[in-house]
Amino acid sequence: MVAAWMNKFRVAFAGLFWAFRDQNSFYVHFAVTLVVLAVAAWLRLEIWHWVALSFAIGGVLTAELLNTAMELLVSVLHPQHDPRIGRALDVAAAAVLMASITAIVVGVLVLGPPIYMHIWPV
Ligand SMILES: Nc1ncnc2c1ncn2[C@@H]1O[C@H](COP(=O)(O)OP(=O)(O)OP(=O)(O)O)[C@@H](O)[C@H]1O
Repeated sequence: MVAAWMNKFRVAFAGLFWAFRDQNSFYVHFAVTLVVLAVAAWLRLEIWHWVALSFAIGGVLTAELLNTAMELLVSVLHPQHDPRIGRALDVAAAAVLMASITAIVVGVLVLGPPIYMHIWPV
């Protein structure tokens, strides 16, 4: 039982490390995440700000991982060009886009006012 759960975590972390090492877009999202977290720590945000940022960041990274998994499956199961598969991959990419737009909105709403106050204190 414990060994089975350990194995679930092991394969999940293996997938995460692989995505980080081999996928440019995941790497870029991860780097942006580190910058956002550093700015958030510098601004000493309230807990609900951290909750909002965590949801936004988690949403983007999760969408990116699922999109990558779909691309990998297609590259093995159906590498030949097919418009319906192209549509499915486009929709998966759109999920990453939606999560990213949402994260940008959350980032601006959460980080914007405190950054503004730091630059132009009243
Ligand atoms: N087998 C296929 N049939 C039809 N269209 C495809 C196929 N494979 C890829 N495409 C098209 O190419 C686009 C990019 O797919 P691809 O798997 O190359 O992603 P990518 O550009 O490598 O993305 P990432 O940088 O996230 O890895 C898809 O959104 C789709 O429009």
